[in-house]
Amino acid sequence: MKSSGRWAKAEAILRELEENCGAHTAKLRQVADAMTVEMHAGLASEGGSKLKMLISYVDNLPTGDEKGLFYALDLGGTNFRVMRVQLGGKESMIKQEFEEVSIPPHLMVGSSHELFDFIAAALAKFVATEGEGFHLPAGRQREIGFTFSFPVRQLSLASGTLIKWTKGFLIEDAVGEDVVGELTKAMERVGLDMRVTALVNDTVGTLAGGRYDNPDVVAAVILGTGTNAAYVERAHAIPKWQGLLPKSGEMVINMEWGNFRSSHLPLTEYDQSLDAESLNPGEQIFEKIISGMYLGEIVRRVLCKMAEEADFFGNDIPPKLKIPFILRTPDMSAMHHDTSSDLKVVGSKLKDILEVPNSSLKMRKMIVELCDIVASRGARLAAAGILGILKKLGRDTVKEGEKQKSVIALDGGLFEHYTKFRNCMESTLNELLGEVTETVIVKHSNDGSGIGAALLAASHSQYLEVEDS
Ligand SMILES: Nc1ncnc2c1ncn2[C@@H]1O[C@H](COP(=O)(O)OP(=O)(O)O)[C@@H](O)[C@H]1O
Ligand SMILES: O=P(O)(O)OC[C@H]1O[C@@H](O)[C@H](O)[C@@H](O)[C@@H]1O
Repeated sequence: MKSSGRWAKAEAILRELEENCGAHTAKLRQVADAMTVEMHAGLASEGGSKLKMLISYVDNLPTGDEKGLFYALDLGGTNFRVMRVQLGGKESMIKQEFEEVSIPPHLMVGSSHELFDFIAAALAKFVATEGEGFHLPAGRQREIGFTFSFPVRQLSLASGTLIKWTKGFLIEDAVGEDVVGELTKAMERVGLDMRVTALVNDTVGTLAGGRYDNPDVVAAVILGTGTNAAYVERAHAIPKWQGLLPKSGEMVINMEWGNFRSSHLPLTEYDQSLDAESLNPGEQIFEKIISGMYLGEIVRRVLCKMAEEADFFGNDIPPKLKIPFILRTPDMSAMHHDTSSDLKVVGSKLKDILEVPNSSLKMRKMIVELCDIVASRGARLAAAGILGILKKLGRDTVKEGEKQKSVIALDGGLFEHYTKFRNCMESTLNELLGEVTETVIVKHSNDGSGIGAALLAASHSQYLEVEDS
């Protein structure tokens, strides 16, 4: 009896979660409509919406004719990448080399000085390995496209102040500072004579990189440690824009959609407690129920409740289960994708990570179902967000007889590696778009932000006017 009571309670917790995570089509359409409304509000005035709708100052996406040697730095939520690209214009392939460095966790919560010194040192080391096939005309400074995956209020294409930290970062003395200024000072401290000619968010870099391959790219979405989106807006549709209207008539907007919030979002008690205990309570709610930093943590929190209230792991609660973020999304993904008949991957994850030596097949099946509920909600909400952008652009419908193609460039480790998440997102988008779906293409733009940042650095190089004259 006791055992069956246990199972019934565990089952009830799972059913309640499924109910509260429910994101059926009608709700997704409400979320998409709310996203569109917030996009308008964020473009109308500063602070007009939770969506910051940041002006990127990218009003001309690279043509692909850019030439020369450029560097790109990409500071993301988990990794830091240094890259060099030899652009040869359209007629010759891009040559590129890069190195990826994990960001030491202590630097995410240290000082601005320490973080930027770490970045400058890694860059100096990488520049020192510049070899065959990469060349810079004599007397020129090496130029950098700086991809910075956090909300920045741009003052120009090559400068901007940090609005706030997100994900796992919290470095108080950097908030409000110009991130290009911080990097430039750190480069001077290591004697590195380089110049940042473009500062872009990774979604803007991905959009630029995606457009390089495909002129129909209209938006970019990142599903990585965090999540965000950028898209090409018509300059006259930005009431808060005080500057001269760009002659291109276009402006790339960094939505910072991770901060989206709506009463239509299916939130649970686990989301509330995760948010309350996070580094940024009350912020980035959309991101906290979708992105890679958080999905595994949501699963952990549900398992904690099942352990406490249904003795899911027996009479004692595994001590490891109480450690926040011990269950990472890659581990959740591995369990979710377990195709073995005895779910041995689930068993080994429980043993290796939570030190649960034995688990029944019934337990393992419930855990796979738990992963599916949490991942599906995130995937379906990401699809709703994309629908919201398409609605804002009037591309969620196709006028009679009109040819239209809308490519969405996607990148980020969650999208790239979590197959079931990606498939669920793409099938949901198809379901939401109906017959319009054949005009919308989701394209994986692998490391688009690195190439994109280098291209933007090239198209705003200090040496451009010399060549023109
Ligand atoms: N195998 C995987 N399955 C699911 N998610 C993954 C996997 N590998 C990485 N991720 C997610 O991708 C994130 C890294 O995304 P990435 O775009 O590579 O870096 P960043 O977020 O630093 O830009 C990790 O935080 C993790 O949440
Ligand atoms: O590439 P990452 O680290 O997953 O970042 C994605 C997004 O993460 C969000 O937290 C940031 O506010 C965005 O600026 C960023 O684009």
